[in-house]
Amino acid sequence: MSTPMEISVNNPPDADVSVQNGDVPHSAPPPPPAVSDDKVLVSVEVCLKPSSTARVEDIRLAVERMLEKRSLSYIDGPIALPLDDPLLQENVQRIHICDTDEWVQNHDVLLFWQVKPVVHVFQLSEEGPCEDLSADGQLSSFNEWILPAKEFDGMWESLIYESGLKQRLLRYAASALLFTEKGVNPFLVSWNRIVLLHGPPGTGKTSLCKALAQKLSIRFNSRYPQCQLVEVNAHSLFSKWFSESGKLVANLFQKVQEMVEEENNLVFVLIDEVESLAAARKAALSGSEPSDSIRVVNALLTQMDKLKSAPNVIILTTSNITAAIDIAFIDRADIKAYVGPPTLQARYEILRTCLQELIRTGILSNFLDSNHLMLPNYCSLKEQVNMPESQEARTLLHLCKQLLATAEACEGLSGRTLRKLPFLAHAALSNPYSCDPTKFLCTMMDTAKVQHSELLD
Ligand SMILES: Nc1ncnc2c1ncn2[C@@H]1O[C@H](COP(=O)(O)OP(=O)(O)OP(=O)(O)O)[C@@H](O)[C@H]1O
Repeated sequence: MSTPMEISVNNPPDADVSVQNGDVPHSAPPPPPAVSDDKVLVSVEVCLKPSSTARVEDIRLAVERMLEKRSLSYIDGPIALPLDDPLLQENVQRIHICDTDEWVQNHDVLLFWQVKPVVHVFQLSEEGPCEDLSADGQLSSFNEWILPAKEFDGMWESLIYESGLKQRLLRYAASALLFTEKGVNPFLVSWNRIVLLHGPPGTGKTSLCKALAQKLSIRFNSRYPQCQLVEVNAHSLFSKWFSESGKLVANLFQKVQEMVEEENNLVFVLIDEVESLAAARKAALSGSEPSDSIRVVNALLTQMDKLKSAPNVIILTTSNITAAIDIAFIDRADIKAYVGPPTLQARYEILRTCLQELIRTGILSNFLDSNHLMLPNYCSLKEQVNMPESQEARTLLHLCKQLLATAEACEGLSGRTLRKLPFLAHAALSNPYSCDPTKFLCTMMDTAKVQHSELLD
């Protein structure tokens, strides 16, 4: 058996994604590249408007032409649409540069001549989840989404981890799909398409699986024009109606099998909390659960094993148990990533993006030029601490220091709790209609302390 690729993550943040891309100043032209083969591949994602009926290929060529004409510095974030291009103006919702963070951190900035842009054009599905109701109309054993889905738009960017985790997951899945596409003989080189994310509750594992599926559906849409995500509700399979469970599993896998048979389909199967399968099996063996449950678990595992051999399936699993999970197919997961609680840097970044959103929507106002206010990210905050130039900069710095202190007070809270904190703080304000950011941050600190004490209880 091959050794799985272990990734341990403590969640410091990715690089800032909110920086606007700008033209390189003409006064300091960068030297031309010595060797053009050294170019860095950078993904450029182009989201079409829901109303667009343009051909993907036409848009791709138009965006490539646009990028050739511009002397961009490549930093993650949006690029303005060219006003003089009616095709793009009419059809494109937004253009985003993605995943430069790793490169940018090491090498400061990517200039246009160092980059070979890879343009991905996509349109979001607005269909929403298609739920499968079981016979009694109560339980659904799975949800199905057509990807890329509107519901998952922006999810990838909102998840903040140690720089590198998201990239490594993306690269792993991309390599697995490439090996499959090129027909690499699995007897000579072995790999599989099973991902296991494990770690404490609320660290974003489920969201990361969904966001990864969404990303891959965009990146691989020229090979797989159709893409689905099937989210298996493991709990519902172990309902008290065990007699129904066998049927639910059969029904589920028949549906997945049909999707997989279509070779232009890329199918993601997400099984949350896989440990519930192991627990059900154990309980059944010890006699404390109906023996039906063991049949259901075994049926599920057999089906998963069968499915694994299909080239166009990626199985995504999550678990809240960090210790080894006693399930055969999970043992074979090639990528096992530990997703831990957010570090100080990640906590600051999560709270900063929350605050920035409250400023954008006008809930926090009343200070500086809040319309254009950009709160510095963790790395640039460290640089700015020693040199606040103006009164305005000093006020901003004070605010960020307060934010940092709140992030420090949030040690031990999960990403899920952190994302809720600003809402809870707002609800606790004595006057929510006049929201002074300094006062707001004080309330947020108090709220964090309450959350913390609840955690200890
Ligand atoms: N590292 C993070 N960065 C940003 N947001 C996060 C992070 N971790 C968690 N969150 C927030 O918490 C929410 C809940 O996460 P999710 O349900 O995916 O976690 P989970 O690990 O699967 O939890 P559980 O095991 O309890 O189901 C996410 O939608 C996201 O808003």
